[in-house]
Amino acid sequence: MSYKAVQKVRVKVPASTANLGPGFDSLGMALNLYAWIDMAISEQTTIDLIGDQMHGIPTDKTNLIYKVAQMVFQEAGVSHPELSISMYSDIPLTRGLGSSASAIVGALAGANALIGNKLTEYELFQIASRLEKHPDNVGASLFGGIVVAFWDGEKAESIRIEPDPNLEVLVAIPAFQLATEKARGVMPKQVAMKDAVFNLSHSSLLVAALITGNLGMIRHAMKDALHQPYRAPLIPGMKTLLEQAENHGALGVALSGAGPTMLALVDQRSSRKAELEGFLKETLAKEGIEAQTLWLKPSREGVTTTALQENDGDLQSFVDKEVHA
Ligand SMILES: Nc1ncnc2c1ncn2[C@@H]1O[C@H](COP(=O)(O)OP(=O)(O)O)[C@@H](O)[C@H]1O
Ligand SMILES: N[C@@H](CCOP(=O)(O)O)C(=O)O
Repeated sequence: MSYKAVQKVRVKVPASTANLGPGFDSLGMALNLYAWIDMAISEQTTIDLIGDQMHGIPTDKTNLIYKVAQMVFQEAGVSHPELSISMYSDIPLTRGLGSSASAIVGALAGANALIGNKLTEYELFQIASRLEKHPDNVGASLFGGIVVAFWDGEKAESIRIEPDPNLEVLVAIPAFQLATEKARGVMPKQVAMKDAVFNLSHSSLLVAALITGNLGMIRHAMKDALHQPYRAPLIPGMKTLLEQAENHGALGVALSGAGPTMLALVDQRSSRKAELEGFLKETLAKEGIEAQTLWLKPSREGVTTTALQENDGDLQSFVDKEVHA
């Protein structure tokens, strides 16, 4: 990490999948699907959103990235009210792949780089968890890999796990959006002790399986009684996928974050990948849901920043040359 203030910074931040089934609000995994943000201190604020993913995102000072950057400056005791911001993202909005967390983490890292990284990663994690109100997505986007974390309303703590090299991730992204707020709203305020114990034991077992590389245990561990049963009515086909995807080659299956994306963990050596992908797509199609499938890997790296020089190209040309190359 550089401690020298830079004029202009390019941030690369991964998407994330939260919960991994039983680890509600406590497990997250960074994915190799990315957003990029260019940020510079400027004379007048401009916000440029590149690509098709960003419909409806404001381009004035109400923009989340602008507001989060200002929080960093405030926390560090500096003032930079005008910023030039560009953003491009391959992370679909409001689908359960952590777009809001990636925007928050990207803005925190970018603004911090502009002021010579006055805040530590731990401090950024505190701000990010406070903003998201759960640490799973932001922890994964910040630190990369698999993150086990809590946020108790005041502070967040986490430990990063290195993902098993054979772990691959298949996501089925439905064509409709589901706001996290709405998917949290359908959950009960209180749960039965047996459901709490069910999740404690399954989540602990899942973490142990991920640490030890016991991929065969994932099918037993990746079960949830706290949030998926309540969210299933919001995603037609989800119940069938949860019950049957393991019979079609998945190591385990879960709702990605608050949905509607469905996620299957897969051993990359599996010979049944095409069968599994077909099963996910067909199950959702039977319910009238068009879904895009993507094969992803865990992103070992969390957010990264690169100082830009005067003559470096803008984000649009970077995206054209490097991202879509
Ligand atoms: N780059 C961005 N700039 C500003 N706001 C964003 C950005 N990315 C996401 N958001 C906000 O986050 C919302 C989606 O967050 P959420 O419902 O938690 O879904 P998810 O994080 O799973 O994509 C968007 O509707 C938008 O308000
Ligand atoms: N633990 C949260 C995760 C929300 O993730 P998102 O990617 O859907 O924002 C929850 O399950 O509500």
